[in-house]
Amino acid sequence: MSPTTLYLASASPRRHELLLQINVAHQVVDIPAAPGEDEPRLKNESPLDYVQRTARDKADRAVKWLAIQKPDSFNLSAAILTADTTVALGAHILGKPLDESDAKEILSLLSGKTHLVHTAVVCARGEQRWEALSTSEVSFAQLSLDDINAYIATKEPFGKAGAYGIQGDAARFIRELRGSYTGVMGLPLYETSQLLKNL
Ligand SMILES: Cc1cn([C@H]2C[C@H](O)[C@@H](COP(=O)(O)OP(=O)(O)OP(=O)(O)O)O2)c(=O)[nH]c1=O
Repeated sequence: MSPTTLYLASASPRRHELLLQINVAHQVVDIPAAPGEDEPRLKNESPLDYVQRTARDKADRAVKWLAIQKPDSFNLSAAILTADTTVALGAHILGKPLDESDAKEILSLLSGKTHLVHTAVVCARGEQRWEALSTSEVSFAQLSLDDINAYIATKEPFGKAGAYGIQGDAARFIRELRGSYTGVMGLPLYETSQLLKNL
């Protein structure tokens, strides 16, 4: 069997499915979470700076982690792919909902408005980094309280930035998308394949 040449350092099942969609051979690795708050935002950091820094931090962590693994369990010269997806309403970042009331608040904020979804992708090999960025504009229809409650009851908002998944039931809320569908879902396939081509 040929050794793995690409690791996907991500807990997101969507990213794995998307890479499979374009037939990119890879192995998913589970990097232990950083201690403390999950992906904290720095003071005055814009959503764009935040998403890029977070994707880079994930890559740095993954490279460090791979370097301390047993050489016979991992191919230490393989590349590592990481990504971060951030939903931004103006200067506000709408992260993953903490609970149902948080999901309700986030979805009420998105209702009837247009927001941006940024996904930053980083490919790392040792000290080298290759980066890509995808930004999409998503316009939500006006949502009723019943729409929001019914959507939360599906449990789909949890574990997703902005408390929705374009690939699921929330598709019915999306009036217009300008940009990359796969970017909103967590891994922009056009940009990612260009990045991998340059490796
Ligand atoms: C907006 C949107 C986000 N998402 C998901 C993609 C990401 O999994 C998640 C954003 O969180 P991320 O922090 O980007 O990723 P993650 O924590 O799930 O995984 P990892 O850091 O280990 O790679 O939101 C969708 O699945 N559909 C959508 O429409």
